[in-house]
Formats: sequence, structure tokens, C-alpha cells
Amino acid sequence: MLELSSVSRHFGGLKVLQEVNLAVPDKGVFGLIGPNGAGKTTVFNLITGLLPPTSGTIHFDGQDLVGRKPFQITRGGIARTFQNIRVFKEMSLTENVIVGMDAHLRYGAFGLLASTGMFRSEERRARDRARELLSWVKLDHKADQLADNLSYGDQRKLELARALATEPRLLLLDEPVAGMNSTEKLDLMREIQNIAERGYTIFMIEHDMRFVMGLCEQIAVLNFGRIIARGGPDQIRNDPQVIEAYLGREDDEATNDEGATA
Ligand SMILES: Nc1ncnc2c1ncn2[C@@H]1O[C@H](COP(=O)(O)OP(=O)(O)OP(=O)(O)O)[C@@H](O)[C@H]1O
Repeated sequence: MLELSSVSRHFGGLKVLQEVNLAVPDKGVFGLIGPNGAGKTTVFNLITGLLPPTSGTIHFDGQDLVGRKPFQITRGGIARTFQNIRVFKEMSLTENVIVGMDAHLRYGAFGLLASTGMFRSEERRARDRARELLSWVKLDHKADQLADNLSYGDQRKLELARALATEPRLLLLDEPVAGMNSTEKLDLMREIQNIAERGYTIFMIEHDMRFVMGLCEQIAVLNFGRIIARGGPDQIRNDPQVIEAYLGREDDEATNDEGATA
């Protein structure tokens, strides 16, 4: 579905990604892990058109993504969430999700939200879909509340619902459980699993090893800008290069995470 071939990205003299080859298969959950600063978010920034690669190609369903603008890539079927939460706190949950639908609404999300009846049927459809997506992350009972009232974990889930509102085929999640407690993590794990079962392909970056190992069928490991391993959870867990990449860095938070070596 998604294929990166010999992708490199340099920032001045800093070689953040070097000849990365990565193939995310259609359907299921794929994980990208690696120590802090390994280059993981840069991979997402290249896929979503926020940055161009220095060299290499990125194909999605056979189409070349390099040179396309972020909104074109979103319309083409790739959505993402960010490491830092980006919800509109002064809007309701429903309105936040409708903003995500923007590319698919005839009058645009803001036109629709500001309307006084002109676009009623489109508004009703958008609200129904927003509520459905909120139910996928168990937030539909809070649909009319302001996003500002949500816990940190629920704000992350709202971002996920908003990303789904762009009707993607591929969903990129950048550290979806960052800052969540263990109950929230378990809930989110189930919800992501359900979303994958609905036919979405999920590609996630995550530091929480228990979460990654519990969800992903395939995992790639990035270290100093290079892929050092790929395979199923058991293979990754026992890979000597992966163990060294994590344990060899005393300053890495992943080695201190609960369950990091699970
Ligand atoms: N726009 C940029 N300009 C200059 N350097 C950058 C830029 N974006 C990322 N970098 C550098 O690239 C390296 C990799 O960053 P990146 O955010 O991709 O790592 P990461 O694996 O996602 O890390 P973390 O797990 O801590 O989020 C870092 O040294 C970072 O400072």
C-alpha cells in the first residue's frame, strides 16, 4: 500500500534518514519504533508532504507522493495525528470532527458550521457521521461538550476521530498513547484494533512497547536514521541489534518505560 524506497532526508549536515526502505502492507497495523531522535516523525513528515525527501521515492497505492502538497495527500487517502495535541478547544467534539471532513464537504466545514439552515441536509449527514466516528473511540456520549473539557487521553481519541473524518485508507498515528494512563491505553488498543478490523490500514509510531507489541502485526525499527530490523513482534523482541539500540542508550526514555522490554 505504502512504499518508501531509498528515502533519505538531510537537514544541513545532519543525515536524519539514510536510504530507508519500508513497505506498509494493505490492512492491519504496522509499527515504527526506535530510540528518541531516530527519525520516526520525519518519516511521517515526508509521507504527508510536510517535508520533501532529499532523495528517494514514496508511493501510495502506486502513486508517487513526492512533490504533492499535504492537502492533496490527505485527499488521496492518508490522514495523521500529531505528537502534540491539536484539537480546537473552544469547539464541541462534533464540530472538531466536522472540521476534519472539510475536504469532502461541498461548502467546507466552516461554511457548514456557520450556516443557518441553507445546508441542513449536508449538515445533518456530517453530524451523523461525526457521531458515528466519535462512537468508534467511545466519545459519542460527549459529542456536544467542548473539547476543552476532555481529559488528555480523550483529546487524543478526539484527534483520532477527526483524522478518520477525512475518510482515509491509511491512518498514521504519531505516539497515540503518549501521556495516557494504563486503563486509557488498554481502551485505545481495543479501539484501534476495531478500526483496523473495519478495513483501515494503520501505521503507528509508538514508544510504549507493550502497546506496539500487542497491536502490530509487523514492526520496523529505526536507529540513527536507518532501518535495522523488521518483522513480527517476537522477531523484533529478540533481535540483538534492536536490544542493543534500546539498551545501549542509557538516556533513552524507552528503556525506562513500563513494559519497554516486554
Ligand atoms: N525540520 C527540522 N530541521 C532540522 N532538524 C530536524 C527537523 N526535523 C527533525 N530534525 C532532527 O531530526 C532528528 C530526528 O527527529 P525526529 O523527530 O524525526 O525523531 P523521532 O524518532 O521522531 O524522535 P522522538 O521519538 O523523540 O519523537 C532529530 O535530531 C531532530 O532534531
